[in-house]
Formats: sequence, structure tokens, C-alpha cells
Amino acid sequence: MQALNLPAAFEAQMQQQLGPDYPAFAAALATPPPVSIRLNPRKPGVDTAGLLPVPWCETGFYLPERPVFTLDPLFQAGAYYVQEASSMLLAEAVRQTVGRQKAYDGQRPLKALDLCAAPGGKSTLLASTLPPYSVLVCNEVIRSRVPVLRENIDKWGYANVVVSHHDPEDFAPLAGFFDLVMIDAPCSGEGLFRKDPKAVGEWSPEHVTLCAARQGRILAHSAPLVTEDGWLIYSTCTYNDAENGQAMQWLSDHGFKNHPLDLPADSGNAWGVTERVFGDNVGYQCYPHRVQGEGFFISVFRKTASAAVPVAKTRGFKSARLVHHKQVGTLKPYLRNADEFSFWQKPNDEILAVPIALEKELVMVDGALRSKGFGIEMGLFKGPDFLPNHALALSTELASNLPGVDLTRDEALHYFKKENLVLPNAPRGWLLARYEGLPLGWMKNLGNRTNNYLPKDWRIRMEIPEF
Ligand SMILES: C[S@@+](CC[C@H](N)C(=O)[O-])C[C@H]1O[C@@H](n2cnc3c(N)ncnc32)[C@H](O)[C@@H]1O
Repeated sequence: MQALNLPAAFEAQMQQQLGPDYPAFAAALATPPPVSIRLNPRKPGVDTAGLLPVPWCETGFYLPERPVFTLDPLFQAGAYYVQEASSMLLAEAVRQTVGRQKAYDGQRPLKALDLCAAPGGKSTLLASTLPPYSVLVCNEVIRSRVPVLRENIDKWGYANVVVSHHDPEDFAPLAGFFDLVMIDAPCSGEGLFRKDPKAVGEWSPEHVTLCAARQGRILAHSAPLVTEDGWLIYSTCTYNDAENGQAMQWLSDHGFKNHPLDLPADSGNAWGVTERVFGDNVGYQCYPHRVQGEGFFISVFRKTASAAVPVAKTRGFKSARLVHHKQVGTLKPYLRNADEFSFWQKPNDEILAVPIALEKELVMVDGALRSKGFGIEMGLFKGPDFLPNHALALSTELASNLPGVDLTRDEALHYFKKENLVLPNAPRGWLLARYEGLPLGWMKNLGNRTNNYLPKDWRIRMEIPEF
């Protein structure tokens, strides 16, 4: 790997920040970035024998080299997410904060917001790490980035996740609603220089100033959303004090108290994560010469100021009405624990399954946000026929006894090319395409041919090599 052509002002900043460690840091930037994945605990199937674990995340593993992920049906099925290892430190932050709050167990759903969510790395981690009875709202402000977030959330397959597309200020009606707000802020991206050399070209001191100001605006809109005693986690992929230090200071000046994490310690701590102290605040920085990962920063705060107590304005969903009971009989066999769900029809006739335990919280989110999707997208009635949705096939709530066909790797990849497979011995009607037991999507066997119902935007475009 070639040494990066770093901007002089960045080099000077890092020399000052790292002192004698700077040459090791610069040398690490000239080495290939480690490749890591995080497993979906609800979609087992990845063989981790011989893989090195990511020390701070029990579902994280390093791969010896970078495969072509697109050509792995397990990746397409949502069995794992490709995530840079340092950012998995969020798992430990969650474990040490909301994860310890036993009071939430089954009592009152925990409400979490991932405000800057696309493409969904932190969101999928949160979905798997938060206590089981949680509502997780994953928001992305940039319209063109919402589809990739939606796709990654659908693949992950959790029924408690809402995907929304809003500006942070649109969340104002949900003031005081969230027990946890995650701000993985848009930043100068210094920590990604090795993985994404394009980020080097985008860096300038002016861009850092712009990012810091944008983060200030995001924090100002986020702070009121946290309930009293609730948590706010701030993270970036930069080393820049003008962003990280300033954001922490803003939080401690506006009703939040910094919460140090308890990381395995020696003088520099056994994981290699560096504690960075800014006045009374402490944050945690990953540097590529000290950890197997990129430059990630994380800091945890708890709200001490009082917060508005949100009240429900409506009793039912604004954007959906209950499904006719005659149709419920068709829908229930698709779900493992169907009695735990209620079924709702949207104005465009699409049907949602909503976890009954989370209904009250989801009604409040539905009332406050215009642009969002929640629950499991079940599908659509067309006359007497029911057309199941792709998201239902990927849902971890899908019943396990539905008719399906186990595909070979080659067949699975042709399924993902959206080709119509020839399956002479398969039963007629709707079938799940499966790979190593994991559902991939729907097919309909008409006898002389099998139609492929993979959404066309999900089709893989690369050529499939001969195996
Ligand atoms: C660091 S990325 C998020 C990465 C994501 N959390 C993950 O782990 O995959 C920051 C996100 O903030 C979004 N963003 C940009 N400007 C924003 C703003 N003014 N308010 C909120 N989000 C913004 C970007 O579109 C981007 O998706």
C-alpha cells in the first residue's frame, strides 16, 4: 500500500496530538486497513473458526483478507454487516449504559434514536445490542442515503426498528421521548484516511470548521430529545479536537454530565483505546497504530437537566388502520409469534405487522414524524391473493415452516441477479429462496417457470464468476 499524501496542516495537528507516537501513526496509515465483520445474532450461519475476535464486541471478527462480499449469499441474507472494528466500540458503550438498566426489562420499552444513521452500521449494532423490548428509530437526513439504510435494516430483520427521513429539527415534537440518542456525527473523516483515501482530498481546516458548526446545530436539536437521566452518545471518525472537544464541551454546558467508560485498563488500557481528556470530559479515541481499526472517537453523556415529558396525542396510528379480521387469518401463518403482533393497513394498502408490546411508543413516533416506516412490511392483498414483501422474507420474525427451496451458492447468486431459476421439483406457489437455512427472498413457482420477486434495486450487477 502506498503512503498517503497527507495535508501539511493535518500532519502538524497529529504531530502535536501524538508527540513521539506520530511516526508509528503515520506508518500505520501506510498499511492495509483491517477487514472486519459483525455477526447478526439472530441469523446464525457464519463460520468463525480461526477468525480473530474484535476485543470490544463479542459479535465482531477480523477477516484475514477482503472477500467480494457481494458474492456471499450469507452477506446478502443479513447474517453479518461489514463494519470497521473501532466503531464496534459502541457495543461496549451501550453495554455500560442502557444495557445495565434492568428497570427496562419488559416494564417499559426503551426508546432509542440513531439520528445520523445511514448506511446503518451503528443502527444494526444498536438493534442487536439494546435490550429486547426497545424501539429504535434510525434517521437519515440525506434522501439519497435512505435506501441503503432501509436495505441494511431490512436485511438485519428486526421488527422494532423505525427508519425515518427527517432533518434533526423535525424531531422537536419528540422532546423528552428518548432514553438514548446516538449522534454518529457527520465529521471531517480524518479517521478514515487509510480506508478511504478520497477523504484526504476532502479535508481542509475550513471543512473542519464547517463540520464543527454543523455538529453544534445537530447537538442543539438532539439535546432536548433525551429524557431526564437518559443517555446521549456522541461519536465521530475524526481525531479533530475542534470537533470532538467542542461537542463534548457543548454537552457539558447544556445539561449533560460526561460518563467515563470502564475499559480494560493498564497504563494505556489493554484494548489500546486511548483516553482523551478535555477539561472535565473524557472521550475514547481509536488510533490505527494502537488498535486493529480506524480512527474512531466516542464519548458518553447522561442528561442531568429536566426534560419535557411527552404525551401521546392520538391512540391509534395516524398513518394506518387495523386490517380486516378476515385478512388476519392469511397473515398470521407468516410469523413465528403471530399473537405478539397487530396488523395495520397503510393508505397505499401495504400491510404492517407491529409488535403489540411497542405499539404505544410507535404510535407516538408515527404521530410526530411524517416520513418513516415501522413494523414488518408484510405485503399486499391483490384480490384474494397475498403478495408477501421482501422485507418479510428477511425478517427474523418469519415463521420457519413456510415452503421454500434450499439453493446452492451458485443458484443463490443467480437469484440475486434476479434471474428466474429452473426448479423442476419445487412445489407450486410462493416459495422462500433459502441459503444455508437463511431466507433470501421470495419466488413464485408457476410450474413451467419460477418468477423471482427480488426487488429490482437489490439486484447485484456484477458478473458472477464460474466456481
Ligand atoms: C458518520 S455518518 C453516519 C454513519 C452511520 N451512523 C453508520 O454507522 O453507518 C454521518 C451521517 O450524518 C448524515 N448527516 C449529514 N448532515 C447532517 C445533518 N445536518 N444532520 C443530521 N445528519 C446529517 C450523513 O448523511 C451521514 O449519513
